[in-house]
Amino acid sequence: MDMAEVKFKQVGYRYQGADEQGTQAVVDLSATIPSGTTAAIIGHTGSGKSTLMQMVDALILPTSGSIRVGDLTIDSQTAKKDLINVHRRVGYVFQFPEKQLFAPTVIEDVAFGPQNLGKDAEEAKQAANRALTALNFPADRLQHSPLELSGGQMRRVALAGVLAMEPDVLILDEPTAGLDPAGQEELLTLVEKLHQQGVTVLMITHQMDQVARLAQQVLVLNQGSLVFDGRPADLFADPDLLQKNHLQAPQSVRFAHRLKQAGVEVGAPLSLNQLADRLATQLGGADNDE
Ligand SMILES: Nc1ncnc2c1ncn2[C@@H]1O[C@H](COP(=O)(O)OP(=O)(O)OP(=O)(O)O)[C@@H](O)[C@H]1O
Repeated sequence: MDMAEVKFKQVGYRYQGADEQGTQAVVDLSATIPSGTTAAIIGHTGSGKSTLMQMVDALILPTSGSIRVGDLTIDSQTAKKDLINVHRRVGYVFQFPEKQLFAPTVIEDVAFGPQNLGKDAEEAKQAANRALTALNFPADRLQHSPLELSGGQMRRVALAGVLAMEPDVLILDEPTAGLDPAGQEELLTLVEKLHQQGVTVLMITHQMDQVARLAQQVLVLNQGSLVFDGRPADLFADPDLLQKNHLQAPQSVRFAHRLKQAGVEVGAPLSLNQLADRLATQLGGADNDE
């Protein structure tokens, strides 16, 4: 795993439209995501989240400013031949990625990415096997058609296809959308595992509980501009900022607030697990007092 900081320097993106002006989807955005950070990218619909993330993988090039990914630079002048270097380092998991599964078998589908990046067939298959194993994908289904699998399994195959390319930076666009609770939990646990392995994760999400649980840094976009860059706890402690950006604090934070109003102080938990731990400590403490 190589270190890969992601640094945005006055990044802008304008879509060419039918009218002369086009749409300025990202406006003069500067921020640094340190290597190994899990960062949540949030904001109302149309705020520019996917446009920003597509630039990190050089799927589209900034129309102004630049992005550094490790030692690579992405700007309006980045040459086509250099794009492969970016795609090698950055993995992009689109929304509902299982829609793009196409190969006749699971193993071939997952091996496609690494092979495309220049690995020979055998190496690509090994990388595919490692990724599928890491995702606890059942070994007896490697030769199945991806289309015969359950929704959660298909999602894992699609993810494995990106992980098999061993990216230093992983972009996830609403990774739990449409999954049942067990599938969602599996995915969130995977993100935690990738974080432990040192992968830089950029995750678009509308789920504040996920931000609270997984992210060390959160970027809030509003009409293409960065309006907050900091720790989730600081965002959730700012009701005005939340309201202005059509956001809500996660359940855990709202619940802790209600408890406080009722006279029970549990500090400022970020996740439901933390809240449960602190309540247990408090209740345990109350028992001991008796
Ligand atoms: N291909 C395109 N051509 C023209 N305008 C576009 C294109 N894609 C996005 N836009 C516009 O750019 C702005 C930002 O869109 P973007 O998809 O990046 O937002 P988003 O925050 O990811 O939204 P969502 O949460 O709905 O996915 C919007 O005004 C959108 O209408």
